[in-house]
Amino acid sequence: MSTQELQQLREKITALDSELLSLLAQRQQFTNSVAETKIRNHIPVRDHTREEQLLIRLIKKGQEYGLDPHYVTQIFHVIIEDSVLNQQALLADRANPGSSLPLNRVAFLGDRGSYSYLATQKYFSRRPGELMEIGCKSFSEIIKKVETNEADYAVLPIENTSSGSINEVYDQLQHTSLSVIGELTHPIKHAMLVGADTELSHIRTLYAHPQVFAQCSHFLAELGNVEVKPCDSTSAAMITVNELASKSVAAIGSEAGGALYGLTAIKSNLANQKENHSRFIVVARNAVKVPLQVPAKTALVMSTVQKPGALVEALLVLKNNNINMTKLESRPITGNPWEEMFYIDVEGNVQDGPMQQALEELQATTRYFKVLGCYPSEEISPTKVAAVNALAD
Ligand SMILES: C=C(O[C@@H]1C=C(C(=O)O)C=C[C@H]1O)C(=O)O
Repeated sequence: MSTQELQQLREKITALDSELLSLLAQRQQFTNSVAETKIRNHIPVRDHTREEQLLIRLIKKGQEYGLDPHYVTQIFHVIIEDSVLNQQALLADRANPGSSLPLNRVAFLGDRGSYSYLATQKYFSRRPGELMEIGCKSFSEIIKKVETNEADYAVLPIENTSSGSINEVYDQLQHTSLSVIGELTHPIKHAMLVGADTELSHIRTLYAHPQVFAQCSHFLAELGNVEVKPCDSTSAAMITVNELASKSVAAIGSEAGGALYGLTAIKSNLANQKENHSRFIVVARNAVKVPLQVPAKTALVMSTVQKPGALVEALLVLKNNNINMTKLESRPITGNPWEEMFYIDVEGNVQDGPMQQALEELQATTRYFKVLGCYPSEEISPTKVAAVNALAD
């Protein structure tokens, strides 16, 4: 093939890709209009039957074009997830008139390039208003910014699939009057990031956040003769490596973040667990109302009385009201040795009957009890198409 032919083919691909984008944007407009009709007619956002029918039709159509059913399914799962999240954001916005701001001042850990920065960008990209980023050095500083009205929202990492709960954030929640108003999960893809002309074998010092070192411990053990230096955040590690401009240093962080500082990835997938995701919560001074058409989660915190079976009793309240618990975490109570504060996430909306019943009962059975917030669930489970494997054969 001549270079001219290659050039022509690439031009055709470029044109098709632009067309694909324009079609995706049109689809997004239609699905947003669907959300408007759902608001007017009180219809739930999610419709698994519609999704299944749509996927089956597309898989069949794709096969006529010679496209693999799994490939088609994967692409449309991403498209549908995006459309559901956009619709949920729209419904949540309408349910809280006057709450959307022309400027969202958002406090997060680190600077441009940190995972919290990427999560902040992602969450607010679906919401109206401009974004003002307020990078902070600690979780307590982040919380304080919102409490003192220097920021409107805080984005805080709360748990990670490989290193578990982020205790410091739970401890901050114990003392704040802020409410949880949202959540999101973001893939954490650790890469070794370096400046120009750096080779893996020449690296002597690695900069990263301590959580990141914990998540990449297997890789670091194999790496051997390299000094690890903890930083306040992933972005601080990137800034340090950029400033040092030495061929013997590297940072660990996301490729997208590193690119903001002119760093490139020389090794990817460094985390112990390949499926590495962080869950973030979004907090604000005022609680939000979640429309009943959107799946909701509620975050609770409580301490039980000191008697045998007190925690079981509290959990039975959830069971008896048919409420599913998605997370249970315990943290020591500062100043009260050997006493624990329990953080519980449940599926459900505080406006729902069974949930209100459960909250009332919990209030009565516990020593301390507080609703930290009710927020739209952003866990969008992909609709399974039973026929996909059969169709693939
Ligand atoms: C767009 C809709 O909302 C959701 C998103 C869908 C999509 O992106 O195709 C399909 C069904 C719903 O779960 C709809 O109900 O039609």
